[in-house]
Amino acid sequence: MRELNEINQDLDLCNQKILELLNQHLSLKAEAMNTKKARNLSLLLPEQKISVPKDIPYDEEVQDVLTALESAGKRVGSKCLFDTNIALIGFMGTGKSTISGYLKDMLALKEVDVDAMIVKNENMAIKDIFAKHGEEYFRTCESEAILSLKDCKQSVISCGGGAVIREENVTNLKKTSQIVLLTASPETILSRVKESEERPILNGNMNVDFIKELMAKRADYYYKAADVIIETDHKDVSQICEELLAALTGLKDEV
Ligand SMILES: Nc1ncnc2c1ncn2[C@@H]1O[C@H](COP(=O)(O)OP(=O)(O)OP(=O)(O)O)[C@@H](O)[C@H]1O
Ligand SMILES: O=C(O)C1=C[C@@H](O)[C@@H](O)[C@H](O)C1
Ligand SMILES: [Mg+2]
Repeated sequence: MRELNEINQDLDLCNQKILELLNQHLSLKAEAMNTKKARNLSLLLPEQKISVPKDIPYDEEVQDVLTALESAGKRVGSKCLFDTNIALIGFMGTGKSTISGYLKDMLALKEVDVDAMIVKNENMAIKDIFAKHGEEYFRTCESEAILSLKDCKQSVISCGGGAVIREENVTNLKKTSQIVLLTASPETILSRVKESEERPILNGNMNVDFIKELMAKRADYYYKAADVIIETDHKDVSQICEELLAALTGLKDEV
């Protein structure tokens, strides 16, 4: 049997090699992302995955380490693209929550859904907050939730559809985030949200005319707040995310 200090010396050497390889791996991830950007390739194109052979000892533990490494690689990639948060704004049903979920998975960003924060803080569904306390109370909860995000980093923030009506929310979001406006036609919005009862403003108003009118009332707020605008009609989620990242990266390169 070997002595413990001898084993520890071997472990030290092994750890040094791991550190060197980790640095090399993450630097290659950064190089890959910068190359995709420079050559206008798909920014979300997946890179090779390492598969763990089943017959090695500790295969489950190795898989855990590789999963963490994959996530770290995605974060390195996202840092190459932008160093601010992404705040998604837009009318109900433009896909803010959907796009946010996809970006979170693809770039290992933290995901913050302002509506979900309010539901958690108030321990009540949005439609119940509106019914019990009214819209103004909801808007105050929304402003407090947005203010509390001031230290948030490497995150995708999905805002409620009416968040930009209050100027203070836009000011607070702009301190940490690039603001991306998602748009869709009233017809598209209706087709996406008509089965849901979770949007109190649309309950009893589920028709194109109402959506069109409310959208027109809010248009100035949305367009003024936006750093980037992405139309989402007839596009799938991956296409929208590619466009969004290309536009944000373009913004960064302009600075
Ligand atoms: N690009 C898309 N193509 C087809 N369906 C979509 C697309 N984006 C979102 N959807 C669908 O539309 C519905 C509304 O999307 P989502 O909840 O993401 O909108 P939202 O902007 O977050 O709305 P809200 O402001 O009310 O929170 C969902 O059922 C979602 O699956
Ligand atoms: O557009 C709006 O005013 C709203 C949109 C939702 O995301 C929720 O924030 C709430 O239902 C209000
Ligand atoms: Mg949403």
